[in-house]
Amino acid sequence: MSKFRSVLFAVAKLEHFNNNSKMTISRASFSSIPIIDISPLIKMRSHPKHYDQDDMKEKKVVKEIDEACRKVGFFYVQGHGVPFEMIDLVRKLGHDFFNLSTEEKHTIKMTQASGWRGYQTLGENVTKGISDMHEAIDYFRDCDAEFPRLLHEDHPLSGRNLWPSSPAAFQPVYKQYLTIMQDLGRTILEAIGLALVGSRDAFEGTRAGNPFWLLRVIGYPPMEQKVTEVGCGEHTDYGLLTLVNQDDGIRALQVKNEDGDWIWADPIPGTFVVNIGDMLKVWSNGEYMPTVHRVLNDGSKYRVSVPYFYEPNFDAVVEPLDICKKRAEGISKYAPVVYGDHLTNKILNNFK
Ligand SMILES: NC(=[NH2+])NCCC[C@H](N)C(=O)O
Ligand SMILES: O=C(O)CCC(=O)C(=O)O
Ligand SMILES: [Fe+2]
Repeated sequence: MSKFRSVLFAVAKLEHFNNNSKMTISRASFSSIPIIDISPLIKMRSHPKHYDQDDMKEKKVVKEIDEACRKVGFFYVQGHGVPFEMIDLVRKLGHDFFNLSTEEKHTIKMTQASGWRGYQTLGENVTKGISDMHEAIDYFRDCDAEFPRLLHEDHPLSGRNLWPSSPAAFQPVYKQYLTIMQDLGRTILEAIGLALVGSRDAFEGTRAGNPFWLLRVIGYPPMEQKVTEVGCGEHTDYGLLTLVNQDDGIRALQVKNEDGDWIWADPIPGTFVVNIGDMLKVWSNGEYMPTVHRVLNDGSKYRVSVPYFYEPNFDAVVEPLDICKKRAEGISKYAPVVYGDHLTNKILNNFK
């Protein structure tokens, strides 16, 4: 089939998709994680005045993302436009920070008073009651002028982000990175809006127009064969989209398929591993399911990963979208949940 015809074919299938075949795509036992070149989405964002050909390319990417969300819940993105130097620098600064003395790291120690933001030492974070073999710095969206009063002083997550003074470039680089990643998160979510609802603005406004975010800088010491200890225990992510920037050359992130097999999400230089969170499960009424994953750094190298979490509005009431309910014969599979409450419950259970 010629390239042109295969695109047409893909578009025709996408159209068909929007009618009734959506629920038939099964999640049965994927054995690999798709790689999606999202450059058509990036191009569309920077050149809103586009041509038919660009539309077709965008539709193709939307379909790829839709299939990945239905079948796997995970995919790699390339062609995202984030400079490789930036991606690498962010992890390098993470390594530099974790290489500091315990004393220095504790100058930005996470406490209840910091709203659970800041540095946590090895084993402090727990998943299902078991200590995770990682150290980390957690950042959440600041309570700034655009984001007032939701986190009033007595809210458990209210507090200030803690920035290390060393390495000196850490704070400025990470702040720039946060802006870039917010943009990328929004771009991917627009494609998901097109896939699920046929509208790129489906999640704007009260849903995720003023998105909350989390960023974790995580360091995993090498466990060398100690298979009893886990870098991060199995879990799903809490919000909409996670974009993981992971060290090259170290396999550690694993994704669970329907058979219960663990599939490695090997690092692919210059890509982000993207996965969907609990809130997309609810909004899509289960058409997209968040996939369980864990981290097992059983090699011999120290690993850094930096997941960025693109989330709903903190106060968004998340409930199955009408169109998704309709595709499920009107059945709503999940009760409404306020995103900020879901997050707060999770965070408060992350520490002993
Ligand atoms: N914000 C996160 N995704 N943290 C990683 C998940 C592991 C966390 N300890 C949990 O129990 O859920
Ligand atoms: O380190 C990774 O690759 C992923 C970490 C993770 O799953 C998380 O922080 O939610
Ligand atoms: Fe995760």
